[in-house]
Amino acid sequence: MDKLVIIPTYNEKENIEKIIRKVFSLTGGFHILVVDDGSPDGTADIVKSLQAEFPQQLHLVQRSGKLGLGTAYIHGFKWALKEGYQYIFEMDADFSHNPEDLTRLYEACANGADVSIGSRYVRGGKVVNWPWDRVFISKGGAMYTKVITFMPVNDPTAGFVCYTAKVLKTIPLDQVQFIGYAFQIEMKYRAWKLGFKLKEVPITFIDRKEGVSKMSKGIVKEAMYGVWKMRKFSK
Ligand SMILES: Nc1nc2c(ncn2[C@@H]2O[C@H](COP(=O)(O)OP(=O)(O)O[C@H]3O[C@H](CO)[C@@H](O)[C@H](O)[C@@H]3O)[C@@H](O)[C@H]2O)c(=O)[nH]1
Repeated sequence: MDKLVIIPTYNEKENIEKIIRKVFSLTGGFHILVVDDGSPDGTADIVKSLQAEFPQQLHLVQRSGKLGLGTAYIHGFKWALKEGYQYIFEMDADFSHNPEDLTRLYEACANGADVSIGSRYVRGGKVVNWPWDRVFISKGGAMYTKVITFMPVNDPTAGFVCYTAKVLKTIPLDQVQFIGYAFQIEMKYRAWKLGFKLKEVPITFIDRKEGVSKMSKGIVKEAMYGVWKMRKFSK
Protein backbone atom coordinates (compact mmCIF):
# COMPACT_ATOMS: atom_id res chain seq x y z
CA MET A 1 0.00 0.00 0.00
CA ASP A 2 2.21 2.83 -1.18
CA LYS A 3 0.57 4.49 -4.20
CA LEU A 4 -2.55 6.65 -3.96
CA VAL A 5 -4.27 8.34 -6.91
CA ILE A 6 -6.33 11.34 -5.82
CA ILE A 7 -9.22 12.07 -8.18
CA PRO A 8 -11.14 15.29 -7.45
CA THR A 9 -14.68 15.22 -8.81
CA TYR A 10 -17.48 17.60 -9.51
CA ASN A 11 -20.26 16.14 -11.68
CA GLU A 12 -18.33 13.27 -13.23
CA LYS A 13 -21.05 10.59 -13.30
CA GLU A 14 -20.22 9.67 -16.92
CA ASN A 15 -16.54 9.06 -16.16
CA ILE A 16 -16.06 7.98 -12.57
CA GLU A 17 -16.84 4.27 -12.74
CA LYS A 18 -14.83 3.78 -15.94
CA ILE A 19 -11.77 5.58 -14.58
CA ILE A 20 -11.85 3.72 -11.26
CA ARG A 21 -12.05 0.35 -13.03
CA LYS A 22 -9.26 1.35 -15.38
CA VAL A 23 -6.91 2.31 -12.52
CA PHE A 24 -7.63 -0.93 -10.67
CA SER A 25 -6.93 -2.95 -13.83
CA LEU A 26 -3.33 -1.65 -13.88
CA THR A 27 -0.52 -3.59 -12.30
CA GLY A 28 1.26 -1.73 -9.51
CA GLY A 29 -1.35 -1.80 -6.76
CA PHE A 30 -2.69 1.75 -7.05
CA HIS A 31 -5.27 2.85 -4.51
CA ILE A 32 -7.74 5.68 -5.19
CA LEU A 33 -9.13 8.53 -3.11
CA VAL A 34 -12.05 10.37 -4.72
CA VAL A 35 -12.59 13.86 -3.27
CA ASP A 36 -16.13 14.79 -4.30
CA ASP A 37 -17.55 18.25 -3.72
CA GLY A 38 -21.22 17.34 -3.28
CA SER A 39 -21.72 16.70 -7.00
CA PRO A 40 -25.44 17.18 -7.71
CA ASP A 41 -25.26 14.45 -10.38
CA GLY A 42 -24.64 11.73 -7.78
CA THR A 43 -20.95 11.00 -8.55
CA ALA A 44 -20.34 10.08 -4.90
CA ASP A 45 -23.17 7.51 -4.90
CA ILE A 46 -21.47 5.71 -7.80
CA VAL A 47 -18.21 5.65 -5.83
CA LYS A 48 -20.00 4.35 -2.73
CA SER A 49 -21.55 1.49 -4.68
CA LEU A 50 -18.10 0.51 -6.03
CA GLN A 51 -16.60 0.51 -2.54
CA ALA A 52 -18.36 -2.81 -1.87
CA GLU A 53 -16.33 -4.32 -4.73
CA PHE A 54 -13.03 -2.63 -3.79
CA PRO A 55 -13.22 -2.25 0.01
CA GLN A 56 -9.49 -1.92 0.64
CA GLN A 57 -8.44 0.15 -2.37
CA LEU A 58 -11.22 2.69 -2.97
CA HIS A 59 -11.69 5.63 -0.62
CA LEU A 60 -14.07 8.58 -0.70
CA VAL A 61 -14.12 11.98 0.95
CA GLN A 62 -17.30 13.98 0.53
CA ARG A 63 -17.21 17.74 0.99
CA SER A 64 -20.25 19.93 1.35
CA GLY A 65 -20.05 21.90 -1.89
CA LYS A 66 -17.84 23.04 -4.75
CA LEU A 67 -14.82 24.33 -2.85
CA GLY A 68 -12.31 24.21 -5.73
CA LEU A 69 -9.72 21.88 -7.19
CA GLY A 70 -6.81 23.16 -5.08
CA THR A 71 -8.50 22.67 -1.71
CA ALA A 72 -9.74 19.22 -2.83
CA TYR A 73 -6.15 18.18 -3.47
CA ILE A 74 -4.86 19.68 -0.21
CA HIS A 75 -7.53 17.69 1.63
CA GLY A 76 -6.46 14.57 -0.28
CA PHE A 77 -2.73 15.15 0.37
CA LYS A 78 -3.29 15.42 4.13
CA TRP A 79 -5.40 12.26 4.09
CA ALA A 80 -2.72 10.40 2.10
CA LEU A 81 0.07 11.40 4.51
CA LYS A 82 -2.02 10.37 7.51
CA GLU A 83 -2.59 6.95 5.93
CA GLY A 84 1.11 6.54 5.11
CA TYR A 85 1.14 6.54 1.29
CA GLN A 86 4.56 7.17 -0.29
CA TYR A 87 3.62 8.12 -3.87
CA ILE A 88 0.65 10.46 -4.21
CA PHE A 89 -0.78 11.19 -7.66
CA GLU A 90 -3.05 13.91 -8.99
CA MET A 91 -5.27 12.86 -11.89
CA ASP A 92 -8.44 14.23 -13.54
CA ALA A 93 -11.55 12.02 -13.62
CA ASP A 94 -12.30 12.62 -17.28
CA PHE A 95 -9.63 10.54 -19.12
CA SER A 96 -7.81 13.64 -20.35
CA HIS A 97 -4.97 11.97 -18.46
CA ASN A 98 -4.37 8.38 -19.56
CA PRO A 99 -4.33 6.22 -16.39
CA GLU A 100 -1.73 3.97 -18.04
CA ASP A 101 0.75 6.84 -17.68
CA LEU A 102 0.53 6.52 -13.88
CA THR A 103 3.14 3.78 -14.15
CA ARG A 104 5.56 6.07 -16.01
CA LEU A 105 5.07 8.83 -13.44
CA TYR A 106 5.72 6.33 -10.66
CA GLU A 107 8.87 5.02 -12.35
CA ALA A 108 10.27 8.55 -12.65
CA CYS A 109 9.88 9.01 -8.88
CA ALA A 110 11.12 5.52 -8.08
CA ASN A 111 14.24 6.41 -10.10
CA GLY A 112 15.17 9.58 -8.28
CA ALA A 113 12.67 12.35 -9.00
CA ASP A 114 10.89 13.89 -6.01
CA VAL A 115 8.04 15.13 -8.21
CA SER A 116 7.19 13.79 -11.67
CA ILE A 117 5.00 15.84 -13.98
CA GLY A 118 2.93 14.49 -16.88
CA SER A 119 3.97 17.12 -19.38
CA ARG A 120 2.35 18.16 -22.64
CA TYR A 121 5.09 20.61 -23.53
CA VAL A 122 8.28 18.55 -23.58
CA ARG A 123 9.52 16.52 -26.53
CA GLY A 124 7.14 13.59 -27.04
CA GLY A 125 4.24 15.27 -25.22
CA LYS A 126 1.12 16.65 -26.93
CA VAL A 127 -2.45 17.89 -26.64
CA VAL A 128 -5.24 16.30 -28.69
CA ASN A 129 -8.67 17.83 -29.43
CA TRP A 130 -8.35 21.13 -27.63
CA PRO A 131 -9.66 24.21 -29.46
CA TRP A 132 -6.87 26.52 -30.63
CA ASP A 133 -7.73 29.23 -28.08
CA ARG A 134 -7.33 26.80 -25.17
CA VAL A 135 -3.96 25.63 -26.51
CA PHE A 136 -2.95 29.28 -26.90
CA ILE A 137 -3.92 30.16 -23.30
CA SER A 138 -2.25 27.05 -21.90
CA LYS A 139 1.02 27.33 -23.84
CA GLY A 140 1.12 31.10 -23.40
CA GLY A 141 0.50 30.65 -19.67
CA ALA A 142 3.33 28.14 -19.45
CA MET A 143 5.78 30.54 -21.11
CA TYR A 144 4.57 33.47 -19.01
CA THR A 145 5.06 31.40 -15.82
CA LYS A 146 8.59 30.39 -16.82
CA VAL A 147 9.63 33.96 -17.58
CA ILE A 148 8.24 35.34 -14.32
CA THR A 149 9.19 32.56 -11.90
CA PHE A 150 12.34 31.17 -13.60
CA MET A 151 11.08 27.70 -12.65
CA PRO A 152 12.56 25.24 -15.19
CA VAL A 153 9.28 23.47 -15.97
CA ASN A 154 7.66 23.52 -19.44
CA ASP A 155 4.16 22.53 -18.26
CA PRO A 156 3.63 24.26 -14.90
CA THR A 157 -0.19 24.01 -14.95
CA ALA A 158 -0.11 20.23 -15.53
CA GLY A 159 -2.65 18.42 -13.37
CA PHE A 160 -1.19 14.92 -13.80
CA VAL A 161 1.56 14.71 -11.19
CA CYS A 162 3.22 12.30 -8.76
CA TYR A 163 4.43 13.78 -5.47
CA THR A 164 6.59 11.72 -3.15
CA ALA A 165 5.48 11.86 0.48
CA LYS A 166 8.60 13.73 1.60
CA VAL A 167 7.68 16.65 -0.70
CA LEU A 168 4.13 16.88 0.67
CA LYS A 169 5.45 16.63 4.23
CA THR A 170 7.82 19.54 3.60
CA ILE A 171 5.55 21.94 1.72
CA PRO A 172 3.48 23.90 4.28
CA LEU A 173 0.13 22.68 2.92
CA ASP A 174 -1.89 25.08 5.07
CA GLN A 175 -0.15 28.00 3.40
CA VAL A 176 -1.03 26.97 -0.16
CA GLN A 177 -3.15 29.83 -1.45
CA PHE A 178 -4.45 29.14 -4.92
CA ILE A 179 -7.31 27.08 -6.32
CA GLY A 180 -7.12 26.43 -10.08
CA TYR A 181 -4.24 26.52 -12.59
CA ALA A 182 -2.38 28.68 -10.09
CA PHE A 183 -2.65 25.88 -7.54
CA GLN A 184 -0.83 23.56 -9.91
CA ILE A 185 1.89 26.16 -10.48
CA GLU A 186 2.17 26.95 -6.77
CA MET A 187 2.71 23.33 -5.72
CA LYS A 188 5.49 22.82 -8.27
CA TYR A 189 7.03 26.19 -7.47
CA ARG A 190 7.12 25.49 -3.74
CA ALA A 191 8.68 22.05 -4.34
CA TRP A 192 11.31 23.58 -6.63
CA LYS A 193 12.11 26.40 -4.18
CA LEU A 194 12.59 23.80 -1.45
CA GLY A 195 15.24 22.14 -3.61
CA PHE A 196 13.31 19.06 -4.68
CA LYS A 197 14.00 17.42 -8.02
CA LEU A 198 11.21 17.87 -10.60
CA LYS A 199 11.10 15.69 -13.71
CA GLU A 200 8.78 16.12 -16.70
CA VAL A 201 7.51 12.92 -18.32
CA PRO A 202 5.94 13.38 -21.79
CA ILE A 203 2.22 12.59 -22.00
CA THR A 204 -0.58 12.95 -24.53
CA PHE A 205 -3.41 15.02 -23.02
CA ILE A 206 -6.76 14.25 -24.68
CA ASP A 207 -9.68 16.62 -24.14
CA ARG A 208 -12.59 15.05 -22.27
CA LYS A 209 -15.31 13.27 -24.27
CA GLU A 210 -17.87 13.14 -21.42
CA GLY A 211 -18.99 15.87 -19.03
CA VAL A 212 -17.83 19.49 -19.10
CA SER A 213 -14.78 21.44 -17.93
CA LYS A 214 -15.24 23.29 -14.62
CA MET A 215 -12.51 25.84 -15.19
CA SER A 216 -13.45 29.50 -15.59
CA LYS A 217 -12.10 32.92 -16.60
CA GLY A 218 -11.55 33.66 -12.90
CA ILE A 219 -9.14 30.74 -12.71
CA VAL A 220 -7.10 32.08 -15.63
CA LYS A 221 -6.97 35.49 -13.92
CA GLU A 222 -5.90 33.89 -10.65
CA ALA A 223 -2.95 32.29 -12.44
CA MET A 224 -1.96 35.55 -14.14
CA TYR A 225 -1.59 37.51 -10.92
CA GLY A 226 -0.72 34.43 -8.85
CA VAL A 227 2.66 33.87 -10.46
CA TRP A 228 3.76 37.38 -9.44
CA LYS A 229 2.64 36.76 -5.87
CA MET A 230 4.42 33.39 -5.77
CA ARG A 231 7.80 34.91 -6.41
CA LYS A 232 7.74 36.05 -2.78
CA PHE A 233 7.32 32.47 -1.48
CA SER A 234 10.51 30.95 -0.17
CA LYS A 235 9.03 27.45 0.27
N1 LIG B 1 -13.64 18.16 -5.85
C1 LIG B 1 -13.60 19.03 -6.84
N2 LIG B 1 -13.22 18.62 -8.08
C2 LIG B 1 -13.21 19.54 -9.07
C3 LIG B 1 -13.55 20.89 -8.89
N3 LIG B 1 -13.40 21.54 -10.08
C4 LIG B 1 -12.99 20.60 -10.96
N4 LIG B 1 -12.88 19.39 -10.36
C5 LIG B 1 -12.43 18.12 -10.93
O1 LIG B 1 -11.08 18.32 -11.32
C6 LIG B 1 -10.78 17.62 -12.51
C7 LIG B 1 -10.33 18.61 -13.60
O2 LIG B 1 -11.41 19.50 -13.86
P1 LIG B 1 -11.71 20.05 -15.35
O3 LIG B 1 -12.80 21.02 -15.22
O4 LIG B 1 -11.84 18.93 -16.30
O5 LIG B 1 -10.35 20.79 -15.58
P2 LIG B 1 -9.67 21.30 -16.89
O6 LIG B 1 -10.20 22.62 -17.22
O7 LIG B 1 -9.64 20.26 -17.98
O8 LIG B 1 -8.20 21.49 -16.30
C8 LIG B 1 -7.27 20.42 -16.21
O9 LIG B 1 -6.16 20.77 -16.96
C9 LIG B 1 -5.44 21.91 -16.45
C10 LIG B 1 -4.24 22.17 -17.29
O10 LIG B 1 -4.56 22.64 -18.50
C11 LIG B 1 -4.96 21.69 -15.05
O11 LIG B 1 -4.31 22.85 -14.56
C12 LIG B 1 -6.11 21.35 -14.16
O12 LIG B 1 -5.61 21.01 -12.86
C13 LIG B 1 -6.86 20.16 -14.75
O13 LIG B 1 -5.99 19.02 -14.71
C14 LIG B 1 -12.06 16.84 -12.87
O14 LIG B 1 -11.94 15.55 -12.36
C15 LIG B 1 -13.14 17.66 -12.18
O15 LIG B 1 -14.30 16.92 -11.89
C16 LIG B 1 -13.95 21.30 -7.56
O16 LIG B 1 -14.29 22.46 -7.29
N5 LIG B 1 -13.94 20.34 -6.61
